Amino acid sequence: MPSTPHTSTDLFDDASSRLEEIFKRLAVDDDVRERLAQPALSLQVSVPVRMDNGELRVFTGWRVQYDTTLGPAKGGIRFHPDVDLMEVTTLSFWMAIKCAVVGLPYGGGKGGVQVDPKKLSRLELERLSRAYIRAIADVIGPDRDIPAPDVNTNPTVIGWMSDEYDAIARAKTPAVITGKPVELGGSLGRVESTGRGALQVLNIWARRMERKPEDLTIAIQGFGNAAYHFARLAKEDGYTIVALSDSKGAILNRKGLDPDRIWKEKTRNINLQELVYCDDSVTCLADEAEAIDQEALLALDVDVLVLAALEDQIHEDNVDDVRASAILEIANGPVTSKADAALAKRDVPVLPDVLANTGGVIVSYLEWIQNRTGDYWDEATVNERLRARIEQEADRVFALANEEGVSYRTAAYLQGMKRIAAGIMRRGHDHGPD
Ligand SMILES: NC(=O)C1=CN([C@@H]2O[C@H](COP(=O)(O)OP(=O)(O)OC[C@H]3O[C@@H](n4cnc5c(N)ncnc54)[C@H](O)[C@@H]3O)[C@@H](O)[C@H]2O)C=CC1
Ligand SMILES: O=C(O)CCC(=O)C(=O)O
Repeated sequence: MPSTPHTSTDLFDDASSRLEEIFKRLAVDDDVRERLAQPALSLQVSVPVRMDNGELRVFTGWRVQYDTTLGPAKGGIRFHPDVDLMEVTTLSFWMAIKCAVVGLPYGGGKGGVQVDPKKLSRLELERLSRAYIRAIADVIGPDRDIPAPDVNTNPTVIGWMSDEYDAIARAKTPAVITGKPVELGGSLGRVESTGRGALQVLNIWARRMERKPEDLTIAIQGFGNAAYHFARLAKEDGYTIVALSDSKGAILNRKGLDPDRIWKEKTRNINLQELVYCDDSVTCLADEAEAIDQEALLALDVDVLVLAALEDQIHEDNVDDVRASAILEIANGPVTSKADAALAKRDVPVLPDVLANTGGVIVSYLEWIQNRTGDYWDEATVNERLRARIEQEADRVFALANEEGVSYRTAAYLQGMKRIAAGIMRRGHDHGPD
């Protein structure tokens, strides 16, 4: 595993330090700084789960609503052994920025449970998912805080959570959570949306740079749900995916890998390197790909390095090794602010998380609208609405970056923070908690 030199407190400090430049450029009122200095609500809960062997285990979980000026809090739920309050807080802060960047009527929220879901049976995972929703039920709701998937929470998990909330509310309340299975009110296109949106941002950027997909090679860190759909669609558009990594290792083929074949094995819990060091039980890629180190993937000489795993992956200690000509952030916060500055010095553009990974939350918003109106759309309609919103907001960010002579990240933050700051000032001076 690559080293991650920061604690989650450093992660929050690093994330909020980026606001200083934005506040200065926008000359925001002190009220705005003060309001955004800490989350609006942080809830820690214990999540008791009866294990299959009869033992009771109590996990720790959180739900944080960072800011709800522009609407109810919105953001996913992460199941991961390393999640803690500061990580969830930072992720909820980024949600507030990203929803504002793409003009959604939402604030930012995030949730997490400190657990390794791979060590649970299916029934234990279901009990954990339901217990978590029971624990946070008082602070969520379709007009209050709307959770969604994140790392290790797929539509099945979200379906259990939705069902549990309905039992608590004694009413069908699909708009309380998004990313549901389609059969339970989920939107067509949600599963692919994060990857689809990220590819669209890359395509818009490539067009502006007058680069053709056929000429561009891509390496991807974190071959999970978001990355798979990105890779599949990018290959269809003509890009060459030369390398992939997961939490166990990485593989490389300079001529190009086939994301579909590889994903089929990944969904059977086969990790990437097992496809190269293989036996007869898997589709063997030994003749087509070589195993490489995960850190080596980050240092490959490719056109675009896609970061789709977790935060804090490119930092002070490894940024000088990066040889890609551009970086696309599908993960939240994969590049630290110091690494960002070093990349800017070398003119390596970063297509930032708060724009590049908004496809997921945009389609979550479309799901929420469908749940509230009862009018369900076909997949082409969902994809078209996603395309139109990303195009409009990404064009604005790219134009602002040119006008102001700033990085894409700074331009995106300016766009989002202008909207949040205007909302904070419009609310007046004397409001208590929402
Ligand atoms: N699911 C969604 O709708 C959205 C997800 N994101 C972000 O995208 C990222 C990925 O999310 P998902 O694809 O949903 O999660 P996922 O759990 O499906 O995929 C994560 C992948 O990263 C790999 N990974 C973990 N640590 C790694 C490491 N050190 N090196 C290489 N690979 C590593 C895992 O093995 C897994 O394949 C996360 O940062 C998430 O917050 C952002 C916006 C929306
Ligand atoms: O779909 C959503 O509401 C949020 C997804 C998410 O957690 C994210 O964008 O990081």
